[in-house]
Amino acid sequence: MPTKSTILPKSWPTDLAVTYLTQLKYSSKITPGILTALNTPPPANTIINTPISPSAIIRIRPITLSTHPAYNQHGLFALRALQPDSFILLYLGYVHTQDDTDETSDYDLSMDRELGVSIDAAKMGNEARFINDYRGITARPNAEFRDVWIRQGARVERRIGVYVKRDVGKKGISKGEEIVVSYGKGFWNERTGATE
Ligand SMILES: C[S@@+](CC[C@H](N)C(=O)[O-])C[C@H]1O[C@@H](n2cnc3c(N)ncnc32)[C@H](O)[C@@H]1O
Repeated sequence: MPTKSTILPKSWPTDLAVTYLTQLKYSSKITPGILTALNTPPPANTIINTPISPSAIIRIRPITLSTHPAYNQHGLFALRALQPDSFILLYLGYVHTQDDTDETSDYDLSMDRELGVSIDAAKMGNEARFINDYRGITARPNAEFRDVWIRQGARVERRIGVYVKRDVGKKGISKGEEIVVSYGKGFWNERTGATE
């Protein structure tokens, strides 16, 4: 199955030279053993069909508001109202182990702490790499990362999905609203050099 799409999402910033992915790209250091452990679902799990890429429900937009903390960068916005608890899109990128970590990446999301596997979307990824942290933008995050499994023939494979938070309010995320998550205090502490 191809990992690279020739159809780019509208507003994909081509000047950044980031490869657009429609599937995860696994590092050669992800052994068959790690892959089996990663893709063994627990008894309670969420299985979804492979989502269509590019996604028709979100749009990458440049941040032009000078008071926005990610001014001059990009963010991800809802193209229509998104219901509470609903699936938005997958977080795609380069799946790697701790031996293979780019310490400078601001796009590296842990997939399995025990296995030491993360997804880095610094150089390749999908629209989800443009999701900003809520701090300085909204009072609370309206979305969150969750483990999810997708059908691959007779098997299932682990992914990280972005979901509308359950407690975001009855209306969910409104059309035009920025989709924001919490990166966690650890992300910001590392950036500022602070200790918890
Ligand atoms: C995963 S990227 C998010 C997308 C990024 N805005 C872009 O255009 O590529 C993470 C980076 O976005 C910026 N960012 C995200 N949320 C932020 C926030 N609440 N305040 C300041 N910077 C933020 C920081 O530069 C951070 O390192």
